[in-house]
Amino acid sequence: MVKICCIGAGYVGGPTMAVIALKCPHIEVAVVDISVPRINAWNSDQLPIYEPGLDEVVKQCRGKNLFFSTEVDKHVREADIVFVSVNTTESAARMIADVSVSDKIVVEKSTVPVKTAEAIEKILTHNSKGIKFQILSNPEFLAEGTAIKDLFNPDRVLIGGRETPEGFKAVQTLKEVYAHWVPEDQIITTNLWSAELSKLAANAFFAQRISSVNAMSALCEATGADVTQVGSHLLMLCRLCVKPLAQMSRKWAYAVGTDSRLGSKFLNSSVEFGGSCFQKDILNLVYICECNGLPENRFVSSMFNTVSNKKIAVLGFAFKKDTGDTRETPAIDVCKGLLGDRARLSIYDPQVTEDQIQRDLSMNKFEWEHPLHLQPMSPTTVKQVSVSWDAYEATKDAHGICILTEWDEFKNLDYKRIFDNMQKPAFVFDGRNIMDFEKLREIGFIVYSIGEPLDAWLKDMPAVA
Ligand SMILES: NC(=O)c1ccc[n+]([C@@H]2O[C@H](COP(=O)([O-])OP(=O)(O)OC[C@H]3O[C@@H](n4cnc5c(N)ncnc54)[C@H](O)[C@@H]3O)[C@@H](O)[C@H]2O)c1
Ligand SMILES: O=c1ccn([C@@H]2O[C@H](COP(=O)(O)OP(=O)(O)O[C@H]3O[C@H](CO)[C@@H](O)[C@H](O)[C@H]3O)[C@@H](O)[C@H]2O)c(=O)[nH]1
Repeated sequence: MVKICCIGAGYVGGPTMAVIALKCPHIEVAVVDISVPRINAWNSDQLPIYEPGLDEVVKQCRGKNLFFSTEVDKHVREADIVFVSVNTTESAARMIADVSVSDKIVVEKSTVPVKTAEAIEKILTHNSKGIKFQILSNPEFLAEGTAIKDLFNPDRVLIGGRETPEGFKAVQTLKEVYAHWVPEDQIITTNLWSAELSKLAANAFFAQRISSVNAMSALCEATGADVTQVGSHLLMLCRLCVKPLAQMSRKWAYAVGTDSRLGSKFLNSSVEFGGSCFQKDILNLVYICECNGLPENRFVSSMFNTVSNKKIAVLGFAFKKDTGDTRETPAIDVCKGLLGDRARLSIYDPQVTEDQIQRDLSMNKFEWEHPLHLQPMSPTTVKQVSVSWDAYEATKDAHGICILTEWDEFKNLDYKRIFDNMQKPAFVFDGRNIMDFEKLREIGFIVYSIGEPLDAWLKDMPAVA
């Protein structure tokens, strides 16, 4: 029986190995971690991470061909293929070299700087005691919240290896694992560096697209651009003008998103882009942004004259829906900004615990990068935070609601009931653009929604103009 061991039982290691175990019943999969509580949770009914569909997959295989363990050395030693899915790749490589007594394929699953595989290879071969290691790069493209769906139906699986007979053989061995459920033409094989770089490049492209969308939303809010009158998104970029009245970001995002060049096309590199449009139009956009004096932090604090001692209900704390993960969540910055302005926060997220929220709001990470009002506050200020397990409780007596994660359940709350129990005027800041803002306005809310026309009430406020 082929044995796989995965070092790291986190958001990637856990779900990925559970799916491999499900799809390959003849392979024994051990997921190991140095964190005892994490492994205990994987072996319990309360898994350490929330992912739709994960419980079912784990239940089907755990104890049969899927095992979670803290016996790191033992499982690494016994494995034919070792996946590394931690943020500390180098120390994992040293450990593999230390404990191994037989040849192994070592698969770099983590997202790493390009040429990390080479570093791992050096560590392994210099400590190999005659054992042969083949290093593969197999970056993971799953997104949190849809991990199981992404793993069942990946757009592609990428495997990079050394271009030597042994390297090709190792690539083939890993390919055969995925081929149990992924069509062969979707398993792309490359050299090591291409695989590593492709992962970073993909994320850079996604991030760039979101940044563009975000910047465009700000511009739509400020200008009132009428995107419905524009035929295609390039035309829109050319003609975007300062007009009142609008139907904004949802429509233009759709217009842009349906351009097939944003899929697999339009990704050829060249010396530089040329022609008469791109540079001019981008400069045009920069100019319009500058003319409109778009504020850096256009969200939340600027909407009230003051939030001092006001209760703000924060709905959603995770970095996106369907996950409990809060790493780098924008909610941390928004909440710290509000706390810096002396607001009282009442936070509700269906999957994030009070402990996690308090930890996130008191940590010092990146403090040097933040403007003063976003810097970590004293413990007294963190006491200004309460965590509810119910959206109605969180919003009771609040002056405003900030929607910071796009959880589906937030769309279906009884907003009339919420409005009746809030202070007036009652504000909603929809940071995810998920709400029907017209309906909320009919109820009586003053609404700020990312990328949508400003509420008449907000237009005259100096901070936004
Ligand atoms: N989270 C995602 O959606 C995602 C998607 C694709 C790729 N990645 C990449 O995958 C890697 C892992 O990410 P993650 O989100 O699963 O991280 P994570 O923090 O959830 O999990 C890492 C786990 O590794 C364990 N660990 C660390 N050092 C160890 C060691 N020496 N031995 C045994 N266990 C050890 C930690 O205790 C932790 O449980 C990262 O490089 C990340 O960039 C993440
Ligand atoms: O149209 C969008 C899509 C995403 N986001 C935000 O972007 C962030 C990242 O979202 P997403 O990419 O869906 O989740 P991740 O789990 O971070 O997944 C990304 O990062 C992973 C780790 O590298 C990769 O494996 C995935 O392919 C890549 O999508 C989140 O804050 C989202 O709310 C937007 O604001 N607008």
